[in-house]
Amino acid sequence: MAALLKKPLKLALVQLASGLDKAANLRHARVKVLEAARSGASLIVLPECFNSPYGTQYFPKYAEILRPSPPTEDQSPSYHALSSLAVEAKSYLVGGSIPELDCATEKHYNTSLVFSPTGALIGTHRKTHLFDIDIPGKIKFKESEVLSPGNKLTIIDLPEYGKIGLAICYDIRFPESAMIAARKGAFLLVYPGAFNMTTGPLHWSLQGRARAVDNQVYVALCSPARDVAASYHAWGHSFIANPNAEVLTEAAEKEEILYADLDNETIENTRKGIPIYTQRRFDLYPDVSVGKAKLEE
Ligand SMILES: O=C(O)CCC(=O)C(=O)O
Repeated sequence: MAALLKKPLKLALVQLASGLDKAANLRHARVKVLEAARSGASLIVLPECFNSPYGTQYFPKYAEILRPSPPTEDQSPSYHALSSLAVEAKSYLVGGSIPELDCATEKHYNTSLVFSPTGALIGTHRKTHLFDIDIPGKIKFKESEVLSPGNKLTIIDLPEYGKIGLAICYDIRFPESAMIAARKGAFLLVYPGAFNMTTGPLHWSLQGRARAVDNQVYVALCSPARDVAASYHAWGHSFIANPNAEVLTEAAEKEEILYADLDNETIENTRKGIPIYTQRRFDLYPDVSVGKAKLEE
């Protein structure tokens, strides 16, 4: 089998503390991303809604125009900040997510932008499954009041390393997209996400580790730090799991940078030991990665 991860990779997750001031959030993200780069990370991930507080009331106010690409500095300060930051850090940068306004349709999206070390935009993901839940007495949230869902799954090629699957937060609850990315050769699934104080303790780690054990790939979940003064309290607890679903590193609720060294041998050894990749019974059920999966828009 060809290596899924062509050479070892140091991954960093920045569990960032963000506030109401977008420009300050971007400046703070820069400081933290550069710190991760100085520690040797060549792929750095920011959280969901890293440049704003999380909440439907904030999406339109913080939304930026991203298409047609590249946007002007006025249309998207975050696009430009992330692009130059990737160059400065000399690393791949998954820009968590930001609220996006599509001018042509007047629809809003929750969108992740990924840049290469040359500052080129190499991928975007619009959250495909919107966070609409209602657990009486605990939490009610309806992203679809403001946001529209993206219409594609996202796999991004980092030429020196290999492919990563990218999805956002609630997307993780739909194992099909993870399985499609893994079966199409991703070595890592990345989820910027902001679970909450109800579903965080219940499902955050379970979902991340499940996607790792199902697919025998590395999985990274990157949350904002918890801000108890904000209207939405993020669970935090960013973590990186290995292909055997062991947690390599995990944050608490405060701002922190996590690191892990990823290598191809660990993926191969996991798959050799528990060979589910050769034991699947596609005579009994369909392979979700062939046929209709929509990867391009
Ligand atoms: O799935 C959950 O429980 C939380 C999801 C979420 O917070 C989000 O999609 O932003």
